[in-house]
Amino acid sequence: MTKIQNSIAKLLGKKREVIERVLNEDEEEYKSLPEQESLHSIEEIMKEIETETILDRQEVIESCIELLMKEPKLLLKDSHLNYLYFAFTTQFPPNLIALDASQPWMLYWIANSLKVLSRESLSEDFQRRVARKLLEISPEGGPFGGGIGQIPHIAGTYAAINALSLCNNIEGCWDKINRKAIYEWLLKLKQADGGFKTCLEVGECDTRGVYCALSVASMLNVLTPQLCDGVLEYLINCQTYEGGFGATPQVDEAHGGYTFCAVASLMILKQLDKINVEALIQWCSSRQCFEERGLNGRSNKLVDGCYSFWIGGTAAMIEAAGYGCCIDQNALHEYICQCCQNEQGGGLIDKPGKSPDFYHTNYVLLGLSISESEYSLQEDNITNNISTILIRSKQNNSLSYPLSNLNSINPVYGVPNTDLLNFVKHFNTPL
Ligand SMILES: CC(C)=CCC/C(C)=C/CC/C(C)=C/COP(=O)(O)OP(=O)(O)O
Ligand SMILES: [Zn+2]
Repeated sequence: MTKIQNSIAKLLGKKREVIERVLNEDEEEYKSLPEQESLHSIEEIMKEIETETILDRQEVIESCIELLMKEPKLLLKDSHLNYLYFAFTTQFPPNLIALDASQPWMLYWIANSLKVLSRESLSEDFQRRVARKLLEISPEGGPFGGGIGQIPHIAGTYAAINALSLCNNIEGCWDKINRKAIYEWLLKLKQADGGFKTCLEVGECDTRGVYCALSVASMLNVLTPQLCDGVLEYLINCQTYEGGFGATPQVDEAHGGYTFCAVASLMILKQLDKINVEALIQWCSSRQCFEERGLNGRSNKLVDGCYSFWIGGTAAMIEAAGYGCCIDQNALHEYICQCCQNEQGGGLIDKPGKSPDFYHTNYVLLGLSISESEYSLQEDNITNNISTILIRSKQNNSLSYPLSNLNSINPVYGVPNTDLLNFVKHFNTPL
């Protein structure tokens, strides 16, 4: 490999040498091979390019196919509700210490999963406990850190605002949010290139920061031109040659999580049409794994239930913007119901063989709700500068499975649309 090829390979995060071989099926020599031999030569090439992930995928495919062939499964709602209720009744075991800096996230994932499953399941008592805990983390009403005594973080603040939006202003918790302090802090996180750092003191800067900042600011009605200045250019530069988005401009590999952040940010800015939407659509469609039926997060990686939201949600936003649906939602639905449900004890999972966790439970449920809905945008119906996304449940008779009757999710914000609209309306007045 030349020096340039070498550095490109490094840039793309490839640890193996790039092997290129052109197999020209039009060549006479190839055509004259008996069928068995030409297949054999493909097999040899496949052997040469074999990676750990390719071998892992074979195993994943086998376990998925086994589950996909079984009797179709409905969503085990009660079992998933019990898994989530457990979080409100038991102290977490010591191995969850790694999530000590993600407390607002845990509250968002658990409360949101409950609300997606059924509106009533996040009782007033649970709402009170979520709101009190968040206000203990930040008694000033934001910005929020990952736990008591931790420095404010943009992702913690995003998760805290999303969690509070589910709490119906219990004990006046929405009035305790310090919009001014959050807005001024967001302005300080803003960088000259249009990106946002995750925290003032040590934060990294990528599309997650942009999305969290725009999501929080738009929900609190403080999305000013000053905050948005240069953000579009930053995002445009994060779209890669593959069509998806990397974490930072011009450097990273396209990835489902960062693509979601970039596309949701473009939706908030109402500027999705400023990027190469066709390439994005192609990339999103390519995330669907043929045999497993679910979605992966980047080229040559494994299917994972959480991309049902990161990619499924991106596809829903593209659909809402009028470009049509670019993934096979029937297939995704099958992957979720057959391969992502933990039948013993409830909760949803990444892929067969994995244990449930609150992160996957939330994002798989969001993906399921999205797979049962159709999206369009009502550009003339705007609340505090947020365009209304119209969500319709699919008709039972147009589907090859019964509907799970989950709450409708706003794909830009990742919370039920009803809660989003109630919250946003509460912040009708400017700062
Ligand atoms: C709002 C907010 C902060 C959103 C974050 C979005 C985001 C970046 C999600 C990525 C989550 C994820 C499964 C990463 C794993 O990467 P991996 O390399 O371990 O997994 P892979 O093999 O599937 O690529
Ligand atoms: Zn995952």
